[in-house]
Amino acid sequence: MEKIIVYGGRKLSGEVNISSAKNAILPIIAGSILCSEKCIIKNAPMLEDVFVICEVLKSLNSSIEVDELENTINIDNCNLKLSQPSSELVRKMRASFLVMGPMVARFGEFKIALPGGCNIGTRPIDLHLKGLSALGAQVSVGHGYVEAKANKLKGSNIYLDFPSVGATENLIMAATLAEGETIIENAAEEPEIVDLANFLNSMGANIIGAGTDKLRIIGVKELKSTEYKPIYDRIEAGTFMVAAAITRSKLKINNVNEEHVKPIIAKLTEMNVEIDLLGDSIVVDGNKILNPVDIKTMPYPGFPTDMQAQMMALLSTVKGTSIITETIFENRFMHASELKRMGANIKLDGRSAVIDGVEKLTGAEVKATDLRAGASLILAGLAAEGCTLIGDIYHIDRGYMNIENKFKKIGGNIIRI
Ligand SMILES: CC(=O)N[C@H]1[C@@H](OP(=O)(O)OP(=O)(O)OC[C@H]2O[C@@H](n3ccc(=O)[nH]c3=O)[C@H](O)[C@@H]2O)O[C@H](CO)[C@@H](O)[C@@H]1O
Ligand SMILES: C=C(OP(=O)(O)O)C(=O)O
Repeated sequence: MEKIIVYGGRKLSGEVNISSAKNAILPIIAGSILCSEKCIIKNAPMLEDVFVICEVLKSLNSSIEVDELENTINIDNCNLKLSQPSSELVRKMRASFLVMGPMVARFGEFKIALPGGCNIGTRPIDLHLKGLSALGAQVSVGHGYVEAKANKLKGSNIYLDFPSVGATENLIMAATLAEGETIIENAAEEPEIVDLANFLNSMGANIIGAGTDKLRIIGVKELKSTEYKPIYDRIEAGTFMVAAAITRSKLKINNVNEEHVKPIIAKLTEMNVEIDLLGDSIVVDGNKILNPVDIKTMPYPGFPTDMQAQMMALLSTVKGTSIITETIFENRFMHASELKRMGANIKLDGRSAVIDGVEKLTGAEVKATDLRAGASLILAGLAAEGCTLIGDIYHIDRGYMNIENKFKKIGGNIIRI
């Protein structure tokens, strides 16, 4: 089993380039199912999750070539077949379930293993299923599988009880080839939803309103081939912004869309981190006396839950008391006990974490309990005195491309063993 070792206590400096977004490319690859022609995805991040979704499509007879040197994925779904991806593969990643909407839209039926929960929460799929039923599918769940059948999906009005990112994506894709018009209200507004809509529209879909809470999708008969470059990863950008702050260093972070990281900029600025915007780059200077802050995670444009763990690591190093409230996932504080091994002073009370900043963190042997928890431990390790040994780093590889090399280039003493 690979591990990451971080020797902490060094300042970082220089520039880092952000990759394309995991959470954008996964639904985009699933969305390619709607098209029987070729799709080329440029600047694709080479991540474990990307390889898994490609395997899911291959198991449906998609012809996919991943060019790791050129960061390009060539997808040809002209011979796609109605088949069932192995449950082992599907369970590896929540986002596998995103193939459900496009498969039903294209083949009129599909059966797939339940994606299962994961350690940040139970993560049900009821909103995806209610939406598919509203589009005319007969949905049944049993013995660990979900099956949806519809001769032809029909446009409908859908109101989501919660602006779920995945449900919004699945339903956009299902509605794209449905007959007539679909309205999705209380839709998720995340930048990755806009990117999926732009990708599908580039193939001839008719999706209006992405990025707002009301989407209008006018079904089309078929989609044409496209070449597409997904948006940059706002969570990877946020992680490096926090890296500058936690090591009290100055970093230039390239490939950042300011609009997408506004809630992170707002919180770091409130903490007294200095942030300068330079077009597609952002300069973050954390070499200041930082203030504690309170954070509440919310759907976009609120503060992203995917940045909560990294902020907890940072706040652990800031004198005073900060409170983090996690409103999206009911079990997303597992990094707290790992950070505590490094000397952090964190008390959990239901959905809130009270963090009292300590003078210094110290290196320890810890485990990545999920993807962003793993990132928070690398950040804490960079700031800590001594050596931090991080296990279960496969979680980190799901969503960060070349993480140790990116940190090495900016002066981080971090190795993979
Ligand atoms: C691949 C991807 O893009 N993952 C992101 C996506 O996950 P994902 O799409 O799974 O997140 P959702 O927005 O769907 O989930 C948010 C909340 O809604 C609940 N829920 C969701 C669907 C449903 O049918 N029923 C239900 O109750 C979930 O349990 C959770 O408590 O958005 C999350 C919230 O921004 C991010 O943390 C994930 O990084
Ligand atoms: C929770 C995350 O991803 P996923 O939804 O794929 O588990 C994440 O990217 O932080």
